[in-house]
Amino acid sequence: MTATDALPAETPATGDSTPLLDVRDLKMYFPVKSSGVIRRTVGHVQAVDGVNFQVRAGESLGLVGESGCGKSTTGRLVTRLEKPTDGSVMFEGRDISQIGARELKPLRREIQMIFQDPYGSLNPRHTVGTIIGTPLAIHDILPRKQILPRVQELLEIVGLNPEHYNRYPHEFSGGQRQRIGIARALTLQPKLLVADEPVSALDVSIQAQVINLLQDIQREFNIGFLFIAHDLAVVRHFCPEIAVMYLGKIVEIGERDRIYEHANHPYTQALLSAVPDVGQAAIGGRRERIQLTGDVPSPINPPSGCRFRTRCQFAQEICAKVEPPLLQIGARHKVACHFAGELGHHPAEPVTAPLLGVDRHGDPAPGATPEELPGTDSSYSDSWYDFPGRRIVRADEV
Ligand SMILES: Nc1ncnc2c1ncn2[C@@H]1O[C@H](COP(=O)(O)OP(=O)(O)OP(=O)(O)O)[C@@H](O)[C@H]1O
Repeated sequence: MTATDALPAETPATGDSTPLLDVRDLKMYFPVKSSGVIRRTVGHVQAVDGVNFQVRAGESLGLVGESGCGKSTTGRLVTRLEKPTDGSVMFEGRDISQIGARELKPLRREIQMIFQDPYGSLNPRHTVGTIIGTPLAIHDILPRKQILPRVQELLEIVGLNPEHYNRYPHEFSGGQRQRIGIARALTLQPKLLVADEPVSALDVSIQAQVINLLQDIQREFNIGFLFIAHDLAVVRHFCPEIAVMYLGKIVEIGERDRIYEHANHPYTQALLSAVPDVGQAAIGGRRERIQLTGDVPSPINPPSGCRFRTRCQFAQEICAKVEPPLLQIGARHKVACHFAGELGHHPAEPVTAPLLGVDRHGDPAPGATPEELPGTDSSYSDSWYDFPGRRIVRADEV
């Protein structure tokens, strides 16, 4: 057992306090319609397909994956810009996944979103003062004459000149516009911020400044963050916990050190190999970049079994037949792979087969019964699998 398996005191493994956000088995299937006059539903884009995670107050989870894997949709479901097909979004213990517009209005104060494109998300015809101040008026939070001082205070918090409240978005640089977007998101003092690629559109030199600003804000106001990014470099310094998504599913989730130094999923390993400043030890001492072959398959007709198998160098028969469960393999680390293992140490036999009651080919094993698997919901269990010994370790034994 490595030191990183030990439970940090401030992050309980089990839910002994209600998480700010608890996402359970979340699904979003967009209908695909036929062309012609009578537009029938001919299939579904499985954009998000059974996603589980939690965000605690003041903490941040990084959600990472290639374009089209369902990150933005997940963010839009959490903020309820979209209504999920199935599953629940528990915010402070209450399921908000299906509530209507009236109940959503007060919730808009608590959950805010920062978008990738700071220009597209700001109305060019409104002054910065109006953009930042309007939510205060809509939600009737402050008397009219207190709105301007509050707008100026927010501009100062995000590092802009408070006297520039009557300027228009086009008068600011890209980085400054993103600061305006952040000020607008802070206006209502949210408890949760969903930041969807907040720095991807910015110059590299500006990205660090905006990330530092978000980090300062998070600490100062104790805001929970769901930070969406397409690569592992951006979330590295911001998020103590990282989830890696592939084709609508989380394939690996865990504490930052577990993901960067002990990644067990071949997809995470491939993403990590593309991060320039990850130490060689973190990717098993290998220098070369792991090239992913082939394209991301269509989410309308995803591969059977493991969705990553069509691009995975370790895939075997079982991977096409049986979907690997997101199995807990450390105090705060889960992975969904039949051949889970650190780079260079992937097992020859599927580690999941005995747990799932199947043989090495993925066919039902005579007389075997599938095990009840700990930690397959949104929280971490106090017991997990310590491969390759397949021994369940309890937190109090560590
Ligand atoms: N409104 C919609 N109707 C139909 N399909 C959609 C809709 N929104 C998203 N999709 C599809 O769902 C899948 C996931 O999209 P999503 O934008 O969530 O991925 P992403 O990982 O955020 O990608 P990107 O980084 O490019 O935004 C994609 O195949 C996308 O085409």
